[in-house]
Amino acid sequence: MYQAADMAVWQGRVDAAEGPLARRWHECLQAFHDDAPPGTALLGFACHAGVQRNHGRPGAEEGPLALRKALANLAWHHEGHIYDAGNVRCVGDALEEAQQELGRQVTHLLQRGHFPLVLGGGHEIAYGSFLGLARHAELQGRPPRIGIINLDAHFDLRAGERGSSGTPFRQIAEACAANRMSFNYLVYGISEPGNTEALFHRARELGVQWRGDEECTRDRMEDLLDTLAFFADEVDWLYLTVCLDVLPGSVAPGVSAPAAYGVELSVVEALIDAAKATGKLMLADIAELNPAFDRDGVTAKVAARLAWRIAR
Ligand SMILES: N=CN[C@@H](CCC(=O)O)C(=O)O
Ligand SMILES: [Mn+2]
Ligand SMILES: [Mn+2]
Repeated sequence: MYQAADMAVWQGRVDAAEGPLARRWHECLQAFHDDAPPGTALLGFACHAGVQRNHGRPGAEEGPLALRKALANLAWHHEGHIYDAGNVRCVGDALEEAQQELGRQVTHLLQRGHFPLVLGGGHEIAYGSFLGLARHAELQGRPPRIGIINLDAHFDLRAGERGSSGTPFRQIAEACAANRMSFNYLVYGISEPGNTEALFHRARELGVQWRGDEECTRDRMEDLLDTLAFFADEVDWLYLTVCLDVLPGSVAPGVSAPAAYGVELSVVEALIDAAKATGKLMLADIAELNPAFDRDGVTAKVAARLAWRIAR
């Protein structure tokens, strides 16, 4: 179900005496409308049905609201327009409908020249986001090669008849095969104890590229960035998806499955910057923020910092 933006959420400190350079996000955010000039469009995906189906800890449906509240007071250092394009809300267990609706909304934003930044929501967000980008590609009449960069402790390539937060990239791989599109998937932060041998097998079968959490360190940054550059060279468009459990559980406790090890924030930010610098980034989302398990709002703050960085 789609809900228009609630602009009352965008409140915060006003440094009026400092002039226009002292503006914060809540002062720059506009409600999205169809004639809005191209900009970054925030779209919430208020859903944890996929997390529940995946036997995780529910609460991520409150993620978009917590993320907006954490973003509201951040300093505005950006150029261009920023919009709140509302929420797609999952009703009960109607995950497939919510993912289809998310896809429709993402396509709508892309068709009008915007950069959609989708705020989750469980990682089931990825299937809906990708559907929206793939449909946009189809409407362009020139199916481009799409590369997916996932920052995540997990492959999310699980099998099973019903979709969940553990299956989105397997579902995307199947959708690509059905539409004669190549499946280009690169994951940074894979935890070996957090993924079964079956998932490593599936990743190999599908030609997935990955780097483990122990490899995603500052002293290996050159390799990490080279890998990203080679990957980006082979595709036309990039879709960046950030699962907050890629970060150490001490940095991001407010998720369904906090990481025992995790990738440090500076490495995550460097990868985001590199994805942006390719000039091919069409779409991004931030998944798994679960305010019910957050501590003092720190995970929301980290998620907001990443959204702040991705926005352009
Ligand atoms: N989106 C999260 N997916 C993970 C969750 C792992 C866990 O709950 O421990 C997965 O299915 O592998
Ligand atoms: Mn994960
Ligand atoms: Mn994930």
